Amino acid sequence: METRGHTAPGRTMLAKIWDQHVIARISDDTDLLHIDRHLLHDLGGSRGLLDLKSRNLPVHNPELTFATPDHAISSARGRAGTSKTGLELLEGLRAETSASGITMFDIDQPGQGIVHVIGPELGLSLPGCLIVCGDSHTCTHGGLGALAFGIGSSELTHVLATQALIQRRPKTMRVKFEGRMSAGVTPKDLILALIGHVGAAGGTGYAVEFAGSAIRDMGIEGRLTICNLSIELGAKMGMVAPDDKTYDFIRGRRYAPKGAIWERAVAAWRQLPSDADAVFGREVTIDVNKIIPQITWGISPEHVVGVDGHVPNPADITDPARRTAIETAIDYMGLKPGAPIAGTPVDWVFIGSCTNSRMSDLRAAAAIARGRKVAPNVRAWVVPGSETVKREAMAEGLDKLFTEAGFEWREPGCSMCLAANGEVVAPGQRSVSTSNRNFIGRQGPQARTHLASPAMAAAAAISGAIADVRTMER
Ligand SMILES: CC(C)[C@H](C(=O)O)[C@@H](O)C(=O)O
Ligand code: SF4
Repeated sequence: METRGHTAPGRTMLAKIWDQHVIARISDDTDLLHIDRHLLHDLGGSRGLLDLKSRNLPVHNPELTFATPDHAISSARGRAGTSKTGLELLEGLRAETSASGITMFDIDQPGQGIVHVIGPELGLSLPGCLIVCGDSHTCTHGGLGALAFGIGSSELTHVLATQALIQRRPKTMRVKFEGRMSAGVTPKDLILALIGHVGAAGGTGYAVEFAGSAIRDMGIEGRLTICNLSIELGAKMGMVAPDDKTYDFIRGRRYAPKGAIWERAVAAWRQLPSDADAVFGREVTIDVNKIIPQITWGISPEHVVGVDGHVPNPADITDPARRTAIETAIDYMGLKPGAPIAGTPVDWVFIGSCTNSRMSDLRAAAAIARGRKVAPNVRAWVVPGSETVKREAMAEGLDKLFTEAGFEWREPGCSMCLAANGEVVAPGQRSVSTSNRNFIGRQGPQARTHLASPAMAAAAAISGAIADVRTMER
């Protein structure tokens, strides 16, 4: 069916979703956009609501706003250990959401969890939806074909007051992952390999569309993992075209459209994928067949190697600025230049975060942990991404499997991903973490973080050192 004149260029998914949300054109590249969903977490949510209250303004669309505590609550049983600030933020979120008529998914309720885990889980995150949250990893929701991005605290208040936001239209970039993932390779390895290839600023200024055969073959949870790290390549937005897998994933979820509206929604969603002749500002193609399990060695997600790789040797680097940066990273991480990364002893393993705390992640880690024991020198935590993930995992017996192997099974939240409530890696200690940031001090002052997939993290916990998961698969 030809619906465009032959000279009109094809449109990207970004352009289609964007244009559907324009309330007013501000300038050539800047628009006022309508926000379909606003998600609030405990760190920014109550502050934004209090800010609004102090200005005597009501929440414009409480029915489009949803809240949950995740960042500031302890992951210990009964939430024991939540700091005074954490408790204040929690109380604030409860009081202010209730006063404004905003739905809040509270502790111990199905629906509570890391904000980027619960949106997809509840059917709040839908294709073609414009979703914002005061959190940089809001790009995660793009895995369902949503246009989703993080906003700052003043923007958050603005959205509460108006349900609209002024945004500059980003440039477009397409990353095609072509080929098949080999044994031991997961979506996390694909996105880490991409960041290693284009750098942590490779996507700056772009909205990235992830495409190619490996993305089409991938389940929705994997797509969410890939989109989650868009911000770690500098892109505020990451997205995957919705397809039948997307609709199967969404169908029947609590807030998903139902009945006749469901059919109409799917028909509309089928129009969203980029046209075959759409032109992107930047194109990158990654050969997935060549990717092996990845592990970061440094203090940026771009400091990444295959598990058979080595810590770089600054002596080999001619550019002085790069050499100094690499030296700083090696020094912080306490590694030897040129040493193989595998075999590096670890003290901590953290399986969790909005990157890798869904059922498929826990199952992948459990497949490695089953019948084995965490090494005596290692402390290992599993923190499910949400109350629903926790219950589902327990119904499958994963909590037992992990605890029998010597892992600690915790309550859902951000936990050690950002080191709140004393859930920290001690100074100088080394962790393998399934989260998305390995910045200096991210998991605690002087803590050393290696990012990897859940399977690689489980392999490190069992081995007591960074290990090649491919040697441990059964
Ligand atoms: C606390 C929040 C604002 C922050 C973010 O924006 O990403 C956090 O979630 C993180 O991962 O560092
Ligand atoms: S799990 Fe980590 S990255 Fe995700 S929202 Fe929480 S703190 Fe941020």
